[in-house]
Amino acid sequence: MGGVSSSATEFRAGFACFVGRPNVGKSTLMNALVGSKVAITSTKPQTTRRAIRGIVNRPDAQLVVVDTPGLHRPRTLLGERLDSLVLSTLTEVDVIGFCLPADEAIGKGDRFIAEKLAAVKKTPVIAIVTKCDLAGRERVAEQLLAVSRLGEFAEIIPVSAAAGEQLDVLARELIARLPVSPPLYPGGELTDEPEQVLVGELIREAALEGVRDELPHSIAVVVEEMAPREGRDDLLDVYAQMFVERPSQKAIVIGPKGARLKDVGSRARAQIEALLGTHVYLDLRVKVAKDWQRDPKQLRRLGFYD
Ligand SMILES: Nc1nc2c(ncn2[C@@H]2O[C@H](COP(=O)(O)OP(=O)(O)OP(=O)(O)O)[C@@H](O)[C@H]2O)c(=O)[nH]1
Repeated sequence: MGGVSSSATEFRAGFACFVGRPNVGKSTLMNALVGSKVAITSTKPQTTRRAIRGIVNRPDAQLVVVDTPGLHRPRTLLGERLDSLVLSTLTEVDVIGFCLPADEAIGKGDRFIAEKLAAVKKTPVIAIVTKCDLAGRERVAEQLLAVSRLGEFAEIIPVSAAAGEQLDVLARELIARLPVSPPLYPGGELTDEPEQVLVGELIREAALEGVRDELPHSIAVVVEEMAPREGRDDLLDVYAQMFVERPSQKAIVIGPKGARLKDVGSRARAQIEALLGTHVYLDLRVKVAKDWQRDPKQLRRLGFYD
């Protein structure tokens, strides 16, 4: 627990990331800490595929939160790439938050992650028992005990992102483990993720709505271009391509007479307009990129770098 006790007047700044099985509430927690919607949340696992940063600015500290994808056993090449991304993130941050939901028993997946974390010796790990609003007091107490048996943690903190409970305690403990440093991102921006990536995530989220069971991980979105319309300062043209793996999936995404795609486009457009505060014209096309999840060249094109 090095670096916890020191003068309260010193400014601290650094990086934190959250790990945990899919669906344990990492994105929701990050959004609650940052106080604005930055990552994309969903009721289905593995929607977060990129390290999206949110920044918590305080008078005495700046905490840069790197939201990592769910750490899981690799199944496809995409899975392996996600995991190597996660592992390299773990060694680069100042503190790790390991999320375990209060309302589910600790399982194989949690133990797998606990083992990985034990190997990352240099970074302190704070265990976070999430979704405490879904469990009674007794259940939360049992979970805290179970978590304490799972590994060596700097702290174990129960929180509820939904109810806004204990978020200040969590932020304090995360910040206490950051190095003394001036702000890393002056100016207080909430996110350093390029706008195009966020826009792509919003489109993907809209496209997944209603077809998650049919196409769980088969949709990728690339925003090719974003530019203000010539002669207009209130309209942004966005050109995006949605990739699916098979022609049958293309048919699902487009829907009868294009109705579904039209709906996806108008929902995504509303979200993008809300994010960027300008009118948006969205040109959205669907392409088949055969088995993109398994093809290294396609993965690079779609933004999953080595
Ligand atoms: N009741 C309750 N639900 C929560 C809380 N936090 C998250 N959830 C719900 O749990 C589900 C998963 O939350 P996410 O934040 O997307 O989980 P994640 O761990 O980021 O998931 P991946 O991106 O798949 O790794 C969503 O339906 C959330 O609304 C909480 O504190 N209380």
